[in-house]
Amino acid sequence: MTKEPARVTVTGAAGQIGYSLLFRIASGDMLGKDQPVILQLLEITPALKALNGVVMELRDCAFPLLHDIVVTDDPMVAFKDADYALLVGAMPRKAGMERGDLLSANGGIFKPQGEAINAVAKRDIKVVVVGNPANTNALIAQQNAPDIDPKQFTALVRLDHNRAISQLAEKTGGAVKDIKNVTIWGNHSSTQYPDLSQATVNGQPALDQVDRTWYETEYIPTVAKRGAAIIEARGASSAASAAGAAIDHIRDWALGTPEGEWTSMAIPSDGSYGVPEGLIYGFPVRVKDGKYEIVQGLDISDFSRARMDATAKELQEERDEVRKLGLVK
Ligand SMILES: NC(=O)c1ccc[n+]([C@@H]2O[C@H](COP(=O)([O-])OP(=O)(O)OC[C@H]3O[C@@H](n4cnc5c(N)ncnc54)[C@H](O)[C@@H]3O)[C@@H](O)[C@H]2O)c1
Ligand SMILES: O=C(O)C[C@H](O)C(=O)O
Repeated sequence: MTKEPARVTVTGAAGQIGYSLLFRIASGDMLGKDQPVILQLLEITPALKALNGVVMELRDCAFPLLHDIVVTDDPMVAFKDADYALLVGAMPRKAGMERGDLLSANGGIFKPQGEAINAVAKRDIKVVVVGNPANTNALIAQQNAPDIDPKQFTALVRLDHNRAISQLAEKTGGAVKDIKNVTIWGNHSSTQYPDLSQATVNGQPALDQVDRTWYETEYIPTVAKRGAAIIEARGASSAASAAGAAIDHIRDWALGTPEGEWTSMAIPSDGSYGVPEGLIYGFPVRVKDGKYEIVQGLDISDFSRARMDATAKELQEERDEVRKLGLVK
């Protein structure tokens, strides 16, 4: 029997991540090859012309799963009955901008989007925020959608997770598919903590296969600063890999993590591992039947503790800033 189409909202749809993301959603990479989709695309008014060009290309692909496309500059139309939302559109940092300026500019985007989700989206909508600063933007949207379960608002650390796997594969000569249980703790920023203490390569502990000094002084900063390295090399921030990670995030949330494995998602902290409650913080999670759960009972060394606390502190500072701006409680 043919499934009912899922409504997928994508904001910032005419941007560079959008250009990679939309085609993969429409081809079934995100929700499965048996799940029709309706794309509900939100842009600012001046970008609608460019977005219409992308829509022409989407139609030209003749994707069998692409049931319909809605193009709008009105969040109340874009989020109507949405089952999934990928919030990509955001104000990028410009020269001379302080973090506070960026948070304030993004508040102007994520507060009305949270309100629109609250007003018109499906009550069990799954939201992932990609636009930076992703964790705190997710907090702003969540806090402005009081009638939706706060757990439905998440942020993307999957790109960091994927980077952590590929850097380890390159170092050990292992295959990506043989690397399991890497964790990204905390913020999608350079304070994130890519943790290999539970990771395995071919079933053997990863940290037995690499030099500790390399792990601490090269691996962790390389993963944490990979976004900046890509901007430096490409002259633009990561796009195809960011879109791929957003697809991975929603796919695993919707369809489940593989048996015995976990992934990393930034989700509202319930206080697990001493992370202050309410912060949108990267955790190791397993997903079953569309619901994620934090992997519990992992040993946390002093080395890990210090890094987990540092990234939590940065998120608390960001939360304090947006509180001062009246964007969250
Ligand atoms: N979390 C991650 O892992 C990760 C990785 C890469 C990039 N990013 C972030 O993703 C965001 C998008 O990146 P990009 O390269 O696609 O940027 P981009 O500038 O190419 O595209 C952003 C689009 O958002 C649109 N937009 C702005 N305000 C909007 C609003 N209120 N409603 C709807 N659309 C709006 C713009 O018109 C633009 O088309 C940036 O904030 C970037 O820093 C996050
Ligand atoms: O846009 C950025 O600042 C970098 C991006 O978040 C990335 O991790 O590639």
